[in-house]
Amino acid sequence: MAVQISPSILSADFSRLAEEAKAVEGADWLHVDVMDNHFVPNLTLGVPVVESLARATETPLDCHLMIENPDRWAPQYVEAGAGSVTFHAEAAAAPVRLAREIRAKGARASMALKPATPVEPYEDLLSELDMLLIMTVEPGFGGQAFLDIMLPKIRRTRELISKHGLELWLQVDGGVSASTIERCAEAGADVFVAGSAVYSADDPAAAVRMLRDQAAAVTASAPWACAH
Ligand SMILES: O=C(CO)[C@H](O)[C@H](O)COP(=O)(O)O
Ligand SMILES: [Fe+2]
Repeated sequence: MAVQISPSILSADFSRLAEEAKAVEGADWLHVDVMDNHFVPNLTLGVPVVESLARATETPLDCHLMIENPDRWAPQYVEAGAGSVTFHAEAAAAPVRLAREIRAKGARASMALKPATPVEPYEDLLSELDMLLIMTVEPGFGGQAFLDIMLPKIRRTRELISKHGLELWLQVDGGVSASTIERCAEAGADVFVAGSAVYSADDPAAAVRMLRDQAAAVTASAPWACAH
């Protein structure tokens, strides 16, 4: 799969969300961080804002739900227009049932792991998912420093994907920038969320293209990557 970039709207100006979404058109996805002040100590936006964003941009929405009880709420984000919905493994009561429901409603189903959550207990569940998100910061805030100690987990996950011959996309989120994206790509990630690195740039669309080129240069020689 070709590398994909998903700029995070968390680092945008929330008073101008539609314009900020348009500023990164050309990106593969628009990453929308939903936080409920329970699962994480921060509060952002919910279903009505996602509905409006879906109308405001052509870019498909990649909703990252940092919320309690995703079993109840995640399907509503599909109905709101999200193209991909990520719930947290630590919060889901029935992840397989939830992934199947998200897919049945027509979105890509994805599951996220906080830094301290290992991937191995979920090995048999990966075939139920379209994407696995490995957090490279503690979820809750943009602009945090990338956690290098997550690189072995990315590598082990890529090995599991290869071992089972899965089509699963491997996303990284948190502290991804021009100085960290190559290490993530080398470890096996192929979908990259970047918030501050994109929205702090003078030209966010150009920042997206530069990040994609950097990652693509690394994965071009990766045995698991192939053009689509
Ligand atoms: O899920 C998130 C935080 O919980 C954000 O997507 C992430 O932090 C993006 O911001 P940055 O690239 O600035 O780290
Ligand atoms: Fe996120």
